[in-house]
Amino acid sequence: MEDRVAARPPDAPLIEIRNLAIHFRTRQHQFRALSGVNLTVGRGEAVGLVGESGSGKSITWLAALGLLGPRARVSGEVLLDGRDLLGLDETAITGVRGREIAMIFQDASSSLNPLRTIGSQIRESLRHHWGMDRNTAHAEAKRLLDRVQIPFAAQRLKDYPHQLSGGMNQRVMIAIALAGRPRLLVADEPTTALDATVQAQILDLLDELRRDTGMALALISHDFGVVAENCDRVVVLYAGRVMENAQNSEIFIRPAHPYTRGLLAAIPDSAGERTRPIRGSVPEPWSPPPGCVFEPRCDFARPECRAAQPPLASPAGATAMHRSACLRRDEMATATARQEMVAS
Ligand SMILES: Nc1ncnc2c1ncn2[C@@H]1O[C@H](COP(=O)(O)OP(=O)(O)OP(=O)(O)O)[C@@H](O)[C@H]1O
Repeated sequence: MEDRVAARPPDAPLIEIRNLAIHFRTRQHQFRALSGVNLTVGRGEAVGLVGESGSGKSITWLAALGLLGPRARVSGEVLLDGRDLLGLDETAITGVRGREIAMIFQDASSSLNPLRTIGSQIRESLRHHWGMDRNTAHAEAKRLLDRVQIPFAAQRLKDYPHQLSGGMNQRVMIAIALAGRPRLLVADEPTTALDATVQAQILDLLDELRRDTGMALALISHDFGVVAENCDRVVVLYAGRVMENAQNSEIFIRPAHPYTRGLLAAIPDSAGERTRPIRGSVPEPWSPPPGCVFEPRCDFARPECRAAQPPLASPAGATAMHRSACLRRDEMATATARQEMVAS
């Protein structure tokens, strides 16, 4: 294994998800929640996963960490420096969680234990990952709270979660995540529960930490605006499939999928209003439409879109890394975001 890692080129991605598929079996339904998802995250890179609720953003990364539970059947590969995480036993994947890949969630207050001080929760993480003694862990916990810009860190270590604001608790969760010195931080809607000013501060903090530590960031959001401001690359997910994948700069100028255009048009304006929501709703995963999954909601659909799900391919004139799963990708990419294409 060491040899394999050493032989990897320095620009090889840190993590490479290949052909990931997830099936769930519930009492009522058996369904495929994710199909053929490919995505990579480079060392120190920030990659955004964006899509409406239920599109499969969270399960993509939960599957990578073996956190989906027994009702899920996962196939494909999740290669971390060439090592497939999906093949690891429970002991081995436990060693990856936190130490290689850490994950933070939307609701920090419910992720923290209300009965224990934040100091003891950070120290526990440090002891778990590094076996630190109490004094060393205490000093490191204070350093981590400083690192996430919590003022008066020494005093705050003695506080319980309910004594801190939502934004401060999210900073504590980030400190706990940093305790493992992960190479990738997955942030699942980390600011959705926070007001706009605090949201911007937390996103700035994540960006600063990424730049300072070289840690990569996988940012999950339903809000294109959040991903656009904080990521190098964007993967657009809809109904468990990748619709578009491109550099951030390119996807804004040349969105090549109607769903991406819809998400861009739905970015809240400065007054916090959603300007133009996408019509219709996400299909139930157990009854996907035939053909392109977005076809029933698409203003640009043609009869041939009902035949099969289009594969991801580069639109004409785009960089090779830019891929769209739309039959009209070439037309889409040449009409700029502001110029509307004539529907159908
Ligand atoms: N444990 C589970 N059992 C059954 N179905 C599940 C389970 N977890 C997720 N799903 C289903 O998988 C699909 C994708 O869920 P996922 O949570 O990844 O969506 P998401 O894009 O992250 O949206 P949200 O922002 O609402 O979490 C949804 O249809 C969801 O209902």
